[in-house]
Amino acid sequence: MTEPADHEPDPADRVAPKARIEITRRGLLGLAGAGAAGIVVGGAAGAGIATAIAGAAASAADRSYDFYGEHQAGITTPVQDRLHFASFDLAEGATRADLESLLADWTAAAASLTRGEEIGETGAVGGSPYAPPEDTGEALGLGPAGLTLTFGFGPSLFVDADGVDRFGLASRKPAALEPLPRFAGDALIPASSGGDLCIQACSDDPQVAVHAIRNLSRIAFGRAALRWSQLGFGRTSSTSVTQQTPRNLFGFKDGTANLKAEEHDAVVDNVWVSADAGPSWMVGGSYLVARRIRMIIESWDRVQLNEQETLVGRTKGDGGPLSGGGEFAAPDFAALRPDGTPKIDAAAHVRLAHPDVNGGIRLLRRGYNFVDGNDSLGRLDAGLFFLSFQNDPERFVTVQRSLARDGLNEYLRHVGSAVFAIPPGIRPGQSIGDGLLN
Ligand SMILES: C=CC1=C(C)c2cc3[nH]c(cc4nc(cc5[nH]c(cc1n2)c(C)c5CCC(=O)O)C(CCC(=O)O)=C4C)c(C)c3C=C
Ligand SMILES: [Fe+2]
Repeated sequence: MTEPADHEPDPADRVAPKARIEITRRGLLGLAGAGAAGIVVGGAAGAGIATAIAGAAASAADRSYDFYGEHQAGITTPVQDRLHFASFDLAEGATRADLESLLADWTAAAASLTRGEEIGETGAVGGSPYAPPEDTGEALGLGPAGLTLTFGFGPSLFVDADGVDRFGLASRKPAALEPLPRFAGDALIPASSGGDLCIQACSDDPQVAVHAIRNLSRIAFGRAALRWSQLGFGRTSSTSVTQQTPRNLFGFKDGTANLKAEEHDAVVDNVWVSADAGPSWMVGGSYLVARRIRMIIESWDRVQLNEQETLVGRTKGDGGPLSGGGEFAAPDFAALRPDGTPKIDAAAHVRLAHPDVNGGIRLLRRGYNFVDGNDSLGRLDAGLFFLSFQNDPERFVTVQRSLARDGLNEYLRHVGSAVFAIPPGIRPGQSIGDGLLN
């Protein structure tokens, strides 16, 4: 794997693989002071043309990812800086027709939003002055900002908690889509767990991600309502070798050994549902596990540096394994200190999460830091909103069970949990629910 150099520019300032530079109508108005149709051009050439047209370099605000494709965007596309994740429940009494129309409406809106366009026929300010605008307007002028919208279906969409097949979908439920088992130490809050549907909105601009979820929730009115949602700032992983490794709220580099988009064969083996596994409507899709993990950072902050490093199994500075070498060196779990103890502790997080002790399993992690105010004891309600994509949720279960002995657990509390089937991508003219519903 290529090691990104320390001096490389921030990922937000460069064109990521598969990204395209899109100058929207609004963008052109802002840059050049003239109206024009949207221009979509690709890669480095696109950046050059944008510069020539507007006399300005294409910025991160102009970056967009195709909503359409073989796989949904927001999985292997380079992880953005900000998150708004939303879990929805269908309204009581909602019908299958409601579900179909909702997914069709969400698809149309998502295609516009990811292009940086306003939603609806008249957008934020083009409609009747006597009617509420179709688009809420807070993303006007912000561009697509790398927005991806990734849709998923929870187990309860197929069979609810009472065993009722509300939408005639029970026979379509993937065998792998079961609620996650209870893990040792779980302190789950039901109201922040589960859900019939999910939308993962990621962007390099927090207001763009929030605008997307706000407007998609608004579209759902009467058919589905928010069950819980989570904002995230600061990604805790990299999904491309072009990205620098970020840090989590324990202060450690996180995402070093993550599955990267460039590892094509490993992504095929670990992330996408294969034709053998099925069901057919899920081929090319994946499964998303979400865990809201509270980090007891006030206790962590009283732990001495060498103990913190022992618990993680990597150095806090450059993120190299305690067995030696730089950030991307392979950990040597057999390496011993002169006193005969392992250089990477038996309870170190990286040892217990490593593919060597988990049957070769690799997860594609895409989590975010969060701070949601404070609790009644004056402690920050902070942590890591863990998101991982894998071709079978059982893979997450295997790794999470291995982490039962993780020394970090003393400083962690899993308070939210959900699993969703992420269908494959679609082509223009299709709706995100087509494979499942037709
Ligand atoms: C069940 C899966 C995992 C959970 C839950 C999880 C929580 C969690 N992790 C950190 C911090 C780090 N994790 C690191 C590596 C790492 N973590 C997992 C899985 C889960 N982590 C995996 C599969 C790996 C990669 C292991 C490997 O192949 O070497 C690291 C090291 C840097 C890195 O490689 O990413 C850190 C640091 C926290 C703080 C946390 C819960 C809040
Ligand atoms: Fe981890």
